Amino acid sequence: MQLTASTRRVLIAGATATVLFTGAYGTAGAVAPPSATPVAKAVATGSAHSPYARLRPLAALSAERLAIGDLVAAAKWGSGAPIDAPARERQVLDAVAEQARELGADPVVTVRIFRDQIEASKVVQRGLHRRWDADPSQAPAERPDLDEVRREVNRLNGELVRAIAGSVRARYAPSCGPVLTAAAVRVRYERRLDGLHAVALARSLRSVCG
Ligand SMILES: O=C(O)C(=O)C[C@]1(C(=O)O)C=C[C@@H](O)C=C1
Repeated sequence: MQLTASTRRVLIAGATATVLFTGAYGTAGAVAPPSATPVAKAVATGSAHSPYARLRPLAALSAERLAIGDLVAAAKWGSGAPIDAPARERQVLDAVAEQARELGADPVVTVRIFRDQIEASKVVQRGLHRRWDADPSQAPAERPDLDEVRREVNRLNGELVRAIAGSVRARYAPSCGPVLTAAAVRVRYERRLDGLHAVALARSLRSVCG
């Protein structure tokens, strides 16, 4: 059966979300699918050029971007600033498309991946605002400056664009889904992500595999 690229992406995204939730690939420190499969090889190889080495930065940087989403949520909390900021989204997407062009990378794919990054940040922001509404004692005591936080987001966006540009082969390889999932699970455990951030991480990576 032939699957279209978008169907494949949806299937991979579903698998990533499931594994991130259930930890079906194992636990901290020992995340690997069954050995002797091509995917196990792709995950296990220590080469800096292995698919795992290329895709892992995407998972790690996405988790980092979500952590900054916590700061964005704190900056907006009680300030009246809406979570959805379409003008800022346009700015982000235009900037990453331009950076991708400068690197000789695909701006369309880069923008597609960043749309997911932005949606994932909103998942975190909405989740935290709900949490803080329900229990104000968990709400941040201080409000970070939104412009400063956005400068940090810009810096990270640049790193992500480079990671996207450097992972073309790994993203279009048949092993991309499982390898990316293994990387995301690893990152989840290393960063001790809670359910909200694990869901958001899966959301952020939905379009990574070609
Ligand atoms: O900068 C903001 O206001 C954010 O909420 C961050 C962000 C993003 O992920 O870049 C997410 C949602 C907004 O619609 C715009 C941008």
